[in-house]
This record gives sequence, structure tokens and C-alpha cells, in this order.
Amino acid sequence: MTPRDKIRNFSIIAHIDHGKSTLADRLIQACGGLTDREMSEQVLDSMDIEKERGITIKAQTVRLSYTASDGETYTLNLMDTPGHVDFAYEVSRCLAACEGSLLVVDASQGVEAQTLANVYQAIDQNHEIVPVLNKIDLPAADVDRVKEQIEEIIGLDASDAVQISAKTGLGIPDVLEAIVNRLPPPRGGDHTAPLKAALVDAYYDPYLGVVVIVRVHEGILKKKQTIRMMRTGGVYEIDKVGTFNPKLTEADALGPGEVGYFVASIKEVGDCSIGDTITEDKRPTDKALPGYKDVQPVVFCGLFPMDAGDFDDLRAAMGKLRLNDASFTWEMETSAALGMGFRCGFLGLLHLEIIQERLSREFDLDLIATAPSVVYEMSMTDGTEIELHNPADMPDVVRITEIREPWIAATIYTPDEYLGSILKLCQDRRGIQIELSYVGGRACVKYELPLNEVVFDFYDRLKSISRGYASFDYTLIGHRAENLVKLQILVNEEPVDALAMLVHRDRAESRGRQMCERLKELIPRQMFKIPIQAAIGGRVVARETISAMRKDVTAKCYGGDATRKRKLLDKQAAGKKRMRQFGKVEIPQEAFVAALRMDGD
Ligand SMILES: Nc1nc2c(ncn2[C@@H]2O[C@H](COP(=O)(O)OP(=O)(O)OP(=O)(O)O)[C@@H](O)[C@H]2O)c(=O)[nH]1
Repeated sequence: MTPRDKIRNFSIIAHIDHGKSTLADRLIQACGGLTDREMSEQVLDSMDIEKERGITIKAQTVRLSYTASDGETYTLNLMDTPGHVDFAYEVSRCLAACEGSLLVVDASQGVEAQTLANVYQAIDQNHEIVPVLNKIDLPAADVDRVKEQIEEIIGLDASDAVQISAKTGLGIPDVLEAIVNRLPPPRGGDHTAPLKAALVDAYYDPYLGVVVIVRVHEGILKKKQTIRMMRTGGVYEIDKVGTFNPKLTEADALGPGEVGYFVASIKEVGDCSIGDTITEDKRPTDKALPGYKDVQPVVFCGLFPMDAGDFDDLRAAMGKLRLNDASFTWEMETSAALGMGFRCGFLGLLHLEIIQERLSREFDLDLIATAPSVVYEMSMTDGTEIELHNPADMPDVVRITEIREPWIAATIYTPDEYLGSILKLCQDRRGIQIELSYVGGRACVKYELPLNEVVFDFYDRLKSISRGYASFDYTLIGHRAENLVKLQILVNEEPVDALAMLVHRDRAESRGRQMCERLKELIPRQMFKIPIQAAIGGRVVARETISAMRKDVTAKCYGGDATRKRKLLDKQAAGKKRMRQFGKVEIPQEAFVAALRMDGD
């Protein structure tokens, strides 16, 4: 165990792509944690999808051993935090396990929306913060301007910000010295006191089972100890304890201030409640650590196997993903158009996309995903309150007194030239402008928006309007009562529940028209005519028709025998009528998603 004053627990906070992972890799390399060959891939981003997209999803930790210029050897625990808004809760629980943060800002880009969101969380946790300006090798780097931004926008002293290039390795020793000299060691912590440790994260390892990441606050965590999780009440005997160097390395015990892992016979990641306090079963601590917020899924969508025979495989695959991601939830769902599948809950859109991609890539499943939807609250005439996760299940309107939808507060940073189009986009999505200000040559707009209008393609649209320069961050601010109606789409007179959605009444008609037009292009022609209708309640508000393919049945009929031709045509018409009644219209998978894109609004 390392003495407490030789420990530094810290995290790196940054906007996406500002170089957090590259810096982390450099720090690991400088402390000799890995060989060059092992460094060839970014270590902290271990999942394939993360590597490809270059984003960090799961929070991970690495323990580094660093001999500083004062001749002392320090243990540095780096807790990696994800940068994306969907994973904000992982950021907060990571930060709660550290005393300080490096605030990495790309010197060629400056402060962005997610830099702010994360840094405010760190300030809330009373972190000591060292600003680090990265990418100073780039010609576009403007150190003075970014320092000014940090001081003006965040209110941190940036005069002694560390200037580095994580890519070339320039300035890395200064970062290590700053960690040791400017960040504080863990506070307090009596090693003779009863064990008090925070459950930071847990993941499933195929060889070890559930591996729990802990931060010890008081007492000692050791092998063979019987521990108790204070919130869930689970009691386990510890099989192994150790640290991440970054490979798992066994140790005898973890003391106050230390970060590491333990393995006990825990079956599922779901048995571990993030933020729970771990103590000794026989000699429990009297007070639990302040808890974390529970995470609630905010976006739901249906996932169905393309081939109904794959249903069991899909169920097994989802079970495996859940082992590693307790925030992913689902329940069974049956749809008339799509058969048996699951209604799944996600933390946000990126989370949804990642899960979908992992299912198809790692488990080789072809899936149909229905439109993402948010959670609506409804007050019913009989006084009950219900939550609606799937627009297809909406109860009869006469039984509803009020429908409330979730709203978010969004912060957008953008270069001035894109401001006009961004304001229009927000306005089109029923946004309410709260604030518009200019800081360091960039516009900062604050809007309140219905989450429903954002879940689908808002982020993509924002990126394309601003050529990738605008940054976006949001927090949920609660539910608001709105005049919402259920818009149904009928294909061949059958409602397609996967396309049902709740929309604002003022927009229902135009949205319905748009959907019908879109679907007309997306559904291939059949041998019979297909009507496509949009309806609110029983009332059809828009209609398009896909005309039938026509086989020339009269081709073989030479000469001018009109009655014979007529007969053949009549027979064809009767056949088509029958087909329309019984024929199943195949809606291609792309149509479900493409029909919902709102560009051109
Ligand atoms: N020129 C230059 N490029 C850098 C530097 N540091 C990182 N990059 C590049 O910037 C991109 C993003 O770096 P990452 O380290 O993946 O960024 P990140 O902040 O970890 O991103 P997320 O994992 O998505 O949060 C990569 O293409 C890096 O090669 C630097 O000092 N100079």
C-alpha cells in the first residue's frame, strides 16, 4: 500500500477530440506502464467501436508509478472519463473518486460546450484543476486566446497552464510534475477504521467474472474479507484485490486513498449499484458515502430481429451486453408489423447507436430499429399517472387529461457565421431561446427544447449546418405539459405501430404529409395499389398512393378482340384486389429510419 501523501487520484476532462486519450497514453508510456508495441493502440479505449469512432465510453482507471524531480516515487491513479453528454453520469462518479483534474483544451479550438459541462462537475466536487493546453504543435494553435477563454468563461486562473502536444510528447514531463505538485493527495482516511469504499464502476470479464472498481476512503480492503454493499445489501467474500497497471495486477490489500479492483463471486454487473458504499460485513462503517444519482434511460426504441428465427439469439446477445452495461434496459415487445422483439431504454442517442452497432457487429444480428422516442408522462381521468415508453401503447385520448413531455436545456457554442442557421434549427424544433452571448469570438446560445425534437437527428443536423464546428451539450430539466397527439401511419390500411409517434398538434399535419411523401419513395411498388395514410385519432390527415406494377396481360392477345382483352383485364383487377387484401407489404428497414428524418423542415 502506498502512503496517502504519495497518492494522486486524478481524471482528465476534455471536450471530445481534444486529445484526452492521446494524453493518457503518453502518461502511461512516460511512466513505463506499457511497452511501445503495447502502446501502438490506444489502451484506454479498449472496445473496438470506441477505437473506430475515437470516443471513450466506459470509464477506466490506470495506476502509474512516477518518480518525480523531488526524488520521491508517487502512485498516480488516472481515472479516464468519457467525454460525451450521454455518459455524463459516468463522468460524475469518476470525478467523485478523485481529488483533482487536468482540464485539457485543444489550443486550436478553444473551450467547447462539453469542456464546460465537465469542468463544472469537477468544480462541484471541489477538485483542484490544472489547465492543459494541447495540440500546440498545430499552426492554428492560439495559446493566448484559449488562456483568455479559460479565464473568462470558466473563471480559472490559466496563467500557468501547461502547454503540450500529446501527439509529439512535448511538455509531458511538465504535466506529470504538475500532477504531483499542484494536485492534492487524498484527504483524511484512517486505515484502522472500518472499511468505507466507493463502488466506482463494474464490468464483466469472461475469465474473472464481475470486476468491481473501487476507491477506498477509510480502512483496508483485502483478500478473504467479507464485505457488504450498503445499498443493495449484497454480502460477498473477496477473492482477489489489485490495481490496474494498466493490466490487472494482484495485490494483498488496498488502503485509504487507493483505487483498484476486487473480484468476489458477484454474478452480474447489475448486482453492483454504482456509487454504493462498500463496508465490512462484521464491522460496518456507521455512515455511507453520499450517493450518486440513479441513472434513468431517457430514449427508448424497439429492436426487432430481421429474421424472426433470430429472436432467441437476440435475447442472448442483449443479456451479454447487459452484463457490462447496467444502464441498458429492455423488455419484450410484440409488434404487428415486426413480430417479436424488445423495447430498449438508453441513456441517449449515442448509447443507442453503440448498442445497436455492437449487436450487429459482435453478435452478427440483422436488426430493425424503430424510431427513438422519449418517455411521456400522462395524467389519466381516473386520477392515475402513467409513463409511456412506446407511442404505439398510447391509451385512448378520452382517458387522458394531460400529456407531459421531457424538456432539455441545451448549450450550443458556435462560430458566428453559423449562428443564423442554428437559431432557425432550434426554432423549428420548438425551442425557446434563453440566452445569447459572445465569448472569445464565439457565440454561446442557450435554448430550452423538447427532448423529442432532439432525439432523432438534431445533433447530426447541427454538425452538418456548422460543418462540425458547433458543439452541443444538454441536461434534462423535467417534463412540461404540451398539446400532443398520436400520429399514426397506415400502410395498405394497416397501422404500422413502429412508425407511430407523438407530435405537437400544430405540426401533426405537416409531419404526417411529410412522412407519407417520404414513405411513398421508400416502399417498393407491388402488384397492387398501396395507400399510405397519416391519421390522428380516426381522422386521415394525409394520403399518398403507390401505384401498382402492371403486367401486360393482354400481350398475348393478337388482333382486335376487345371483349377478350376486357376479360383479361378484369381478371387481373380482381386478382389485385385479392392480393391487396391478403398481400403483405414489406416495408424495407431503411424506411423506418429514413421516414423520420426531418431535414428540409
Ligand atoms: N496535432 C495534434 N493532434 C493531436 C494531439 N493530441 C491529440 N491529437 C489528435 O486529436 C484526435 C483526438 O484525440 P483523442 O486523444 O482521441 O481525443 P479524446 O479527447 O480522447 O477524444 P474522445 O475519446 O472522443 O473523448 C486524434 O486524431 C489525435 O491524434 C496533439 O497534441 N497534436
